[in-house]
Amino acid sequence: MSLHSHIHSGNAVDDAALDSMGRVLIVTAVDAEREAVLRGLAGLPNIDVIAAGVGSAAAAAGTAAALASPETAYRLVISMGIGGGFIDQAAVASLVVADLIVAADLGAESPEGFLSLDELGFGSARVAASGAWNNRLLAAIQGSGLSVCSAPILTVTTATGTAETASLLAQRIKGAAAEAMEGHGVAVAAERFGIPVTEIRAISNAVGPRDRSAWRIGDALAALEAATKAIREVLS
Ligand SMILES: O=C(O)c1cccc(C(=O)CC[C@H]2O[C@@H](n3cnc4c(=O)[nH]cnc43)[C@H](O)[C@@H]2O)c1
Repeated sequence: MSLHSHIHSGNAVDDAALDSMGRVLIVTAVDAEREAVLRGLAGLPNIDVIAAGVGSAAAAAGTAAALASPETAYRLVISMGIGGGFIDQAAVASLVVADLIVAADLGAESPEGFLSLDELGFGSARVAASGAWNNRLLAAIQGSGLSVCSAPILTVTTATGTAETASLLAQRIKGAAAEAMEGHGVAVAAERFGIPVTEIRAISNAVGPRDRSAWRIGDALAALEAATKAIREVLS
């Protein structure tokens, strides 16, 4: 994969990977998310769920270490967990399946505004989620009656805490529905190993002025568990 291609995509391997043998790797940030996913999977075999830590660097390192294991062949990698929702797009306790995974604050500031990696000539901060897998995952979650949309999910280094930053990010990445802190790291590692990748977030809070007391983590973890249960058949 060229460092200078614009949107990196694992789609070329989608069709072959959909029906082939191999395991699925699910990467969360923290143990509470991992446990919610494991409850939803209810012992489904051939799936590994790791809590790799908070932030893109920990996520990339954890994902790459798992994918490098010589005993294990993976056919799909999913970044899963809770996240902030752009409230016009994704309500608290709803789900977002990424069609695009974007490192939204990776670049440079300038007096004229933010410059992305693409604009700086250093490749792309965007990884396209696997279209073939997403269609199936989205249909399964929709079919179970959960509220879900498919849209770009942002990866940020600093969780948004003001209305101004929320507005800047929404302008920078049109249609963004959620932000979290790991997806791009997971996606870059999966892409490096040539494995399709996607991201699923359960919304715990609105992206905007920070109010930790308003985060509905329990509801988001319940939605994460329910979404995992809904996609069991797709992953089996
Ligand atoms: O306190 C708890 O019980 C608890 C349980 C599960 C998860 C947490 C976290 O704080 C996880 C941090 C994780 O969440 C993502 N996240 C959630 N909301 C946002 C946001 O508005 N902006 C960015 N990231 C968000 C993020 O991926 C963190 O890794 C606590």
